[in-house]
Amino acid sequence: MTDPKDTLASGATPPEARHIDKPRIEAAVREILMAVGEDPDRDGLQETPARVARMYAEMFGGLHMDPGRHLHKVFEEQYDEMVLVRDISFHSMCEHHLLPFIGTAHVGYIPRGKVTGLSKLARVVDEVSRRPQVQERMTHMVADLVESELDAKGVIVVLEAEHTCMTIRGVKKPGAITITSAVRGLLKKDASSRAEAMSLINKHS
Ligand SMILES: Nc1nc2c(ncn2[C@@H]2O[C@H](COP(=O)(O)OP(=O)(O)OP(=O)(O)O)[C@@H](O)[C@H]2O)c(=O)[nH]1
Ligand SMILES: [Zn+2]
Repeated sequence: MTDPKDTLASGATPPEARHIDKPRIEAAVREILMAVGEDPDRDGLQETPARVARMYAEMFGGLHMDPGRHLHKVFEEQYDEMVLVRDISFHSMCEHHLLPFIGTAHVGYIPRGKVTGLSKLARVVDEVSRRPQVQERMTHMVADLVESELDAKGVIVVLEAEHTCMTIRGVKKPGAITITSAVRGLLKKDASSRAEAMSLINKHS
């Protein structure tokens, strides 16, 4: 039976819920609870496996989506300077520990006769983040999508994030920030354009 919480206001099932095997996640979470010495049938934990399954469907749902589709709608525009959306907040899950890494993305590109809606760059970041990830791959994926879907002359993507697997466990270094970048096309070839992009990214008002 479909869980009512998996149904959109429109009555439709969200796309990720169709692809993610939630009963299997529930069984696995129950196993984990027993493995750590908990009683999965005690009051507070009874609904936990189903909750965690819904959470993973939300956080990993991007695996079953094509983030490039957000860039299919474009506007013809003779603007050939850089367009940069800075400080796009994101959160993803590190694939090594399945713990969140949380930060901001900066996405810039130099158009070639067509531009995309600004929100679409943030939608791409969101969807690419909704899967088990490493920050480097996420950075490359966003850059590759913007370059190929928009046929952009140049692309720059910078991600800054705090990895909770480094802050709440293991080496325990709260405040350590990982910065990754990917540059494509003109921004890779031309140091002065790249420097301009970096100065815009680093400009804090
Ligand atoms: N390159 C990269 N490493 C990551 C990312 N997220 C987490 N990691 C690292 O993945 C590594 C996994 O290392 P392992 O030695 O296999 O695992 P571990 O014993 O849990 O390592 P510690 O975190 O050092 O305790 C750790 O160094 C993490 O900091 C990421 O996005 N990119
Ligand atoms: Zn990790």
